[in-house]
Amino acid sequence: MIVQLYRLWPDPKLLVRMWLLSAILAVLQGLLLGLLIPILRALLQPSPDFEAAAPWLIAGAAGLVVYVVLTVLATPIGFAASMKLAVQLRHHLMSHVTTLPLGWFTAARKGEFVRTVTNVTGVLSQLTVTVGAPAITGVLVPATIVGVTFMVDWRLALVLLVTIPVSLFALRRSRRTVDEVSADMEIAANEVAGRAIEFGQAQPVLRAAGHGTTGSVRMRDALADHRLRYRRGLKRMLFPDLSYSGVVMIGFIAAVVLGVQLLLAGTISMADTIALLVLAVRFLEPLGGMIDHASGLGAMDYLARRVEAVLHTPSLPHNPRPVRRLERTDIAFNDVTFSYSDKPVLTNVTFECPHGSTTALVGPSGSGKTTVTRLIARFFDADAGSVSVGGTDVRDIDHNVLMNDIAIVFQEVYLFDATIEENLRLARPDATEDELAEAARAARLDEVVARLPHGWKTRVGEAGAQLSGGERQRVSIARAFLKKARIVLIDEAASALDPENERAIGEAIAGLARDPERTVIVIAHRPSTLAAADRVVALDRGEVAEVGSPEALRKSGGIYARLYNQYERARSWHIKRA
Ligand SMILES: Nc1ncnc2c1ncn2[C@@H]1O[C@H](COP(=O)(O)OP(=O)(O)OP(=O)(O)O)[C@@H](O)[C@H]1O
Repeated sequence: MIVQLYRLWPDPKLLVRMWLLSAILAVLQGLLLGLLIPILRALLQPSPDFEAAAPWLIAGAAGLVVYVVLTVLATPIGFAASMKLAVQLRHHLMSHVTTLPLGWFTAARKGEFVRTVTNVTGVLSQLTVTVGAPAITGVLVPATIVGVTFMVDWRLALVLLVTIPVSLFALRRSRRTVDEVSADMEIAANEVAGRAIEFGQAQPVLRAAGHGTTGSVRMRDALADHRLRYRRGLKRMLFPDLSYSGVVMIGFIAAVVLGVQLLLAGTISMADTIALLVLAVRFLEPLGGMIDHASGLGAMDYLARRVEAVLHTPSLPHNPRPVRRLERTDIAFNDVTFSYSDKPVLTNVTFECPHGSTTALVGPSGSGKTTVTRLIARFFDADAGSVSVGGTDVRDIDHNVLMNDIAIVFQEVYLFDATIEENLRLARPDATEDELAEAARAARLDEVVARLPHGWKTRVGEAGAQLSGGERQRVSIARAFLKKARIVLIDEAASALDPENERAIGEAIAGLARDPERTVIVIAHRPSTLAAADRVVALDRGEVAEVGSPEALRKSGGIYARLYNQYERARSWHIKRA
């Protein structure tokens, strides 16, 4: 468990310091108890020898002061450490997930990840201190007492020594049972929760059927099952708990019986017997108390495994000596094949987008257009073939360099619940006011800001709900301008926007494309965007069907021409309706 936790933290110094403090306290406690031996030997005789006891008494008093001070300090130190440990672990998790392929972020994993980052890391860090410290005490105090006992009588020490591994073995068994029972109870609890939600949602139907108050059969069954598993769990836990306590108690009784025998045989003195009895009691206490921490230790193990599951997910492979500078930003797909899990999406895709050009990606829904842009931004890696930027395989480019050069304008733009300025600054936190204004002007975002009640300081609401889809896309385009990204990947809105947004976004995209140093790939749905592109790549069922200039492809009467006419018809229909 110690090794498991040590490996979770990227910089486990704080963790080690915490454990070291607990270990020092435990050993100190054992040694202080050990001082009883010379003290009692000096004092428990017909004429007590105070002179001989004095140095031990002084050492004991000094040790006690240190012990009390450290114990008082340990609580606030432990509290602060558990907060810091949680922050460190959260950062570690966050930085790891940024290196994972986007395919990892399924809906279920996103939920689990949120719970791991918030709740799991917090509880685990807290337990590392609140259960970790007593667990260390529970082992090290008895171990130190065994060491001290060896100095008096090796036979007694041996009895105590054997008790430690046997009891820890029993504790391990008890923990395993607790884990199994907890898992069983969690299944039952989840079932009850699920049925309760269903029961709530099904109220209208149940009432209509006259079962509104009696409840559904499924709910009753779930509750009965929960009760059954709970009772069964309690029964299962009883024996391992008793066996652990039994082992500790047998060890204690054996030590007492042996101590009395040694006293009667005259092998050890009365003073030593009394001291050893006190030591045996103190040996028993922390070791016996470990059972109270069994569930805490089990929880730590379970939570640590949940954090490990995220941290052990392999990152996208990276080149140890990546390219850190891109001279050009031409993009090339060379015989690229790609599948999402087992679903083939792109097959032998080959095309080029010259530096500074604008390429329109077209194709029926599901043909793989978005996937092409994801491979450029390295959200995923190609299964075969290569995607290169500036003549270098994206796998060999430093991830930050690649991301600094790329801006992505998604169809559905996600904004943070912050001001519009903060959302824009995400692209470049140190941008000046002038740069912000210039980017906003270029993306026609300035008109939106002028209309907002608090201008730049207007909060956009959760996920940007205060803005329309077109306005959110303008924020995203402004980010691309502000970032001065040399590669811009745009997924143009497929659904019709209002005329004002449509015109503004069209002009903004044209503005992005005008820069001769910028390479733009746009998944285009508007005829004017298609017509303005330098070249078109048409995909069909994951393969490149056509490549050429917009005029040439329109004349050839293929996929592009068909889609162009379709978009034209949809647009004129929309305009007529408007
Ligand atoms: N994360 C994913 N996991 C599994 N399959 C996916 C994933 N993303 C896309 N797909 C599937 O891959 C295929 C290509 O999707 P892609 O989004 O690249 O197509 P598209 O041409 O952009 O479609 P659209 O125009 O409808 O957005 C589709 O069948 C889609 O269902």
